[in-house]
Amino acid sequence: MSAIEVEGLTVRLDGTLIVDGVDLDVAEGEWVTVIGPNGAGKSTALRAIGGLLAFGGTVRWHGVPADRLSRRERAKAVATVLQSPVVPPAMRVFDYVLLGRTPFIPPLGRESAMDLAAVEEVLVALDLESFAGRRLETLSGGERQRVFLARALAQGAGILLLDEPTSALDIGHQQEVLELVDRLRAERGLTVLATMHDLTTAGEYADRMFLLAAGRVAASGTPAEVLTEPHLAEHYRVKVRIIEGDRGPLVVAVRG
Ligand SMILES: Nc1ncnc2c1ncn2[C@@H]1O[C@H](COP(=O)(O)OP(=O)(O)OP(=O)(O)O)[C@@H](O)[C@H]1O
Repeated sequence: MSAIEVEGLTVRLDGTLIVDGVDLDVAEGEWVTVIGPNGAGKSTALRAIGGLLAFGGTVRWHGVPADRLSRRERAKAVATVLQSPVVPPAMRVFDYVLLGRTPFIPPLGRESAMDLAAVEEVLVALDLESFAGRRLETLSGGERQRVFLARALAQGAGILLLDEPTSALDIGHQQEVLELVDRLRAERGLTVLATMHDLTTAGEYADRMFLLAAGRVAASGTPAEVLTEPHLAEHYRVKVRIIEGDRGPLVVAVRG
């Protein structure tokens, strides 16, 4: 069964058509990555799929149309990590990650020992324990990006939507974060839909990819099928060389 089914997704922002009839599906436990040049509509499509933007077409999570679920049901089904989330001022890392547990806390109730344990667990997994008491605005960009992911993981949803989850991370933390998500996928059957710019890394982790260009799907398939010299030349206007790597195609931009 598909965890995510998207049919004819259309998004207009201030009257401009940004996402133009996208069909996409992600199987339970699958990792799908959307790539595409700047402005292609990747973030917009992801936000619509996450139920954070008004859209035309159909989005189903585990077979249920997204707009039929209550806020609480949505939060239990899907966790989204945006590129630049709005952060409450002066909030400490622990409390911010605890916000991920909001759907599990009864109205007017308090967090349980299980909620606190879930927060502790992700802080350890993401190498963030020593930051627990720090205010978010005092963290570096990469540290903050890991905190945003921590909040989404603490939410414990089965579907994880990640918009450029590693753009601010150094190469070590990049691998650490992606390996953690991949491990959770293997252990908990997490379904991942991500957008990424680093094409080699995108291809290493994705089962399938969608190449978006001007709001439409220009190519889809396995990383080897999507990451081809003609596709990248046409849509990124760049000359690349594709080298066969152990874990997928290595994409190298070449001059001229
Ligand atoms: N309110 C708006 N009105 C008109 N156009 C908008 C509006 N908001 C965003 N856009 C445009 O929508 C397009 C798609 O933006 P989006 O952020 O989805 O692209 P993206 O593929 O994620 O790009 P990037 O790789 O640069 O993050 C961009 O050209 C952007 O300028």
